[in-house]
Amino acid sequence: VDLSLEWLGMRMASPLYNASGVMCRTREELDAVAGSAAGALITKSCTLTPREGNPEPRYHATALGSINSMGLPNEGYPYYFDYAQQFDYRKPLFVSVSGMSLEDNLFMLADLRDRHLPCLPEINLSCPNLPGKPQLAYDFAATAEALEKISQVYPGAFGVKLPPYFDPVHFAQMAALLNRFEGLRFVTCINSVGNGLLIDLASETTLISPKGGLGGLGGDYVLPTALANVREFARLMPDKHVIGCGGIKSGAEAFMHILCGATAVQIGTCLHEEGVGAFARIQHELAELMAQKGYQCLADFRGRLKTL
Ligand SMILES: O=C(O)c1[nH]c(=O)[nH]c(=O)c1I
Repeated sequence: VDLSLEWLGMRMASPLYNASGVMCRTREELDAVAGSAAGALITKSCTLTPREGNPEPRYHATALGSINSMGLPNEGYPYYFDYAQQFDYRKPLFVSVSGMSLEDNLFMLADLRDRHLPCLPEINLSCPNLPGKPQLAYDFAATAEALEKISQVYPGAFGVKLPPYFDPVHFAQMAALLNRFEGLRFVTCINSVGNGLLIDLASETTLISPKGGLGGLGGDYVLPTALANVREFARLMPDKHVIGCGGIKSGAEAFMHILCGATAVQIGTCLHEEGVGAFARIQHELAELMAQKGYQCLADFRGRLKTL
């Protein structure tokens, strides 16, 4: 069974890598992912200047997944761009960019452009945890304006991290918008399902502190929504790649995301809870499943979901 893939001029030995935000804030964490069975790695979303993030507790895992309101804690963009400068590129590296404003995003992307590095930016349009700031990608006009300006500043291939959508009209509107930008070569679906609320029954208290306990959901909670977003955007944007993210904890969910059309897949909550050993385990399970089904490679089943 062959798990390798090539896309946008990059070769990956495995379709699995980390979701931005998990196991990627420090160079030690990034090196751990780089040294694991992961096929690629991506950095924590970065801002112009370092950020502490939201008050703790700001992450909590349950039997069904996770809730987080980290608040974009990161070391500031030079830290990650410097990491990308010294990286050996034995596997692809992506840098996640999530400026506090369009100007910040343009400033960081111009810096990245001028470094002429092999890494690709994944522009985060969907952080749900900045108090008072809505997720940009739920404002279609603002998203169009941002992508216009980004395309003017950044000539290379880039991708965007999208929030989940829940309505076919929105899938169609967003796909039509994104299809206008040739430099936009991939979308990562989905970011956490924003502003959920989990409660500790015994203490009758929220599980996390920020925003009265509201946070982005990951894990089993979001698999159906993630699969729907991957399938819809893969169908509506046949010339772009869709990276699947959301609810992957075994070979089965990785297989489902690829069946829906994902080129590669990102692991968030499961990686946070299990550690980098999750990559080898999930990869083995995926290979087993493919062998059982008689598939030799990912292209044998990618995007081949059947409907009734
Ligand atoms: O709270 C965060 O740092 C965070 N958390 C998420 O679940 N998604 C994001 O894009 C971000 I920037």
